[in-house]
Amino acid sequence: MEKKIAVLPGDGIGPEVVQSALKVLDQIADIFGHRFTYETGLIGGCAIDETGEPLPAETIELCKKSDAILLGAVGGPKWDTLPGDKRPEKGLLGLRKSLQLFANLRPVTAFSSLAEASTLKKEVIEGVDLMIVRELTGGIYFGEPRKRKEINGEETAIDTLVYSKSEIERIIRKGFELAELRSKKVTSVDKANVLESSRLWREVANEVAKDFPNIELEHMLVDNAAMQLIRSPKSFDVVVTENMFGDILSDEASMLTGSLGMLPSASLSADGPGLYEPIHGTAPDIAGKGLANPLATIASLSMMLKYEFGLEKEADAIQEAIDSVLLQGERTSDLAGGEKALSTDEMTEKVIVQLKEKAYV
Ligand SMILES: NC(=O)C1=CN([C@@H]2O[C@H](COP(=O)(O)OP(=O)(O)OC[C@H]3O[C@@H](n4cnc5c(N)ncnc54)[C@H](O)[C@@H]3O)[C@@H](O)[C@H]2O)C=CC1
Ligand SMILES: CC(C)CC(=O)C(=O)O
Ligand SMILES: [Mg+2]
Repeated sequence: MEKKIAVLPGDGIGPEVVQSALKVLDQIADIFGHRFTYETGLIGGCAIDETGEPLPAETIELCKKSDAILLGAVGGPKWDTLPGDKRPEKGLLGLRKSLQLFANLRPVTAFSSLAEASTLKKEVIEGVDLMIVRELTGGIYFGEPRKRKEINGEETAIDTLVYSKSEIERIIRKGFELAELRSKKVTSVDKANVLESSRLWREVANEVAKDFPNIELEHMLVDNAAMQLIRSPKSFDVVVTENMFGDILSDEASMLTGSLGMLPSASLSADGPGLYEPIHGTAPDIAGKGLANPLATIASLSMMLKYEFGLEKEADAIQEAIDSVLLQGERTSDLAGGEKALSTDEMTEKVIVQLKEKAYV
């Protein structure tokens, strides 16, 4: 198979983990006889530095003409004082919107070998296997108006939370479709006791559920969901929720696996190329030190191979290599490796060695 991948490393640890992932992808290409070509684009802070814009038009063009997109992360202290519209994060939000990447899949799978790396009890996290399905192109991250305004003589900030019925319907449907292939349970998370948008969300979820009679639908308020994710994470299968709730709950859920550096994601549209990225940010505290855990980005590639190219065997090979490396006790410092912690490059090399060792046919 021959595929063209747009590579957007971004800022901070973004370029470090993306470089790792591409080494792994090269190995997959070698083993399975594929050809993946890469073209790099600018997004985020590095794009601002070079072009003055967080999302240059060429980057959008590059993504549109590619078969898939691999992204690191954007942002950092250097750009934190810029106005909202000019910030690096606006680049990523703009890309999600312009490619209509409305469905963000964030799988949370506990590795038994990492039970000790989590701050939670082993018996609570062992066997966790859930999927957060986060709406990615609506909600308070995009609603208008968003501005500063003087009200009653006082500086006031306004953000707006908007959802249309069709936006809700397509993401809820995605959640149900994924649940069909999993344990047949959907937890729809909202704040319907307070927010009008959540009341519409709940109505639509009930409507869509009628098309999936074999799937259990439960509604949960987001504050309770935050607690239940820690109390009994195994009670969840598919969690479908709006943009900001999903953003927050997925960082929380990452600790079920032991580290934020473990969670991959796929952002999908109805037709065009999908975007694959770790859920973490640019980690300015460790950027440039070779300490970043590359596994979330490497696992995002596995999602790309599966969801974008239908290469199940290749996707599984990456997952198995990650499993094996962790079983061998290899750890980056975020996974409590202490003195024995591996660097980003060393961890990448371990994954590659595992891929080479298995005889895939
Ligand atoms: N998708 C994206 O591009 C995202 C970008 N950001 C941006 O990243 C910047 C930093 O944000 P933070 O709130 O600090 O979140 P962050 O996710 O960058 O880091 C949070 C903590 O997790 C650690 N961490 C994250 N990824 C890691 C990895 N792969 N290996 C080891 N440790 C890792 C960091 O060292 C830090 O202690 C901000 O500018 C933010 O806007 C944040 C989240 C997502
Ligand atoms: C725009 C991003 C910085 C938002 C975020 O934290 C995420 O997508 O996980
Ligand atoms: Mg986030």
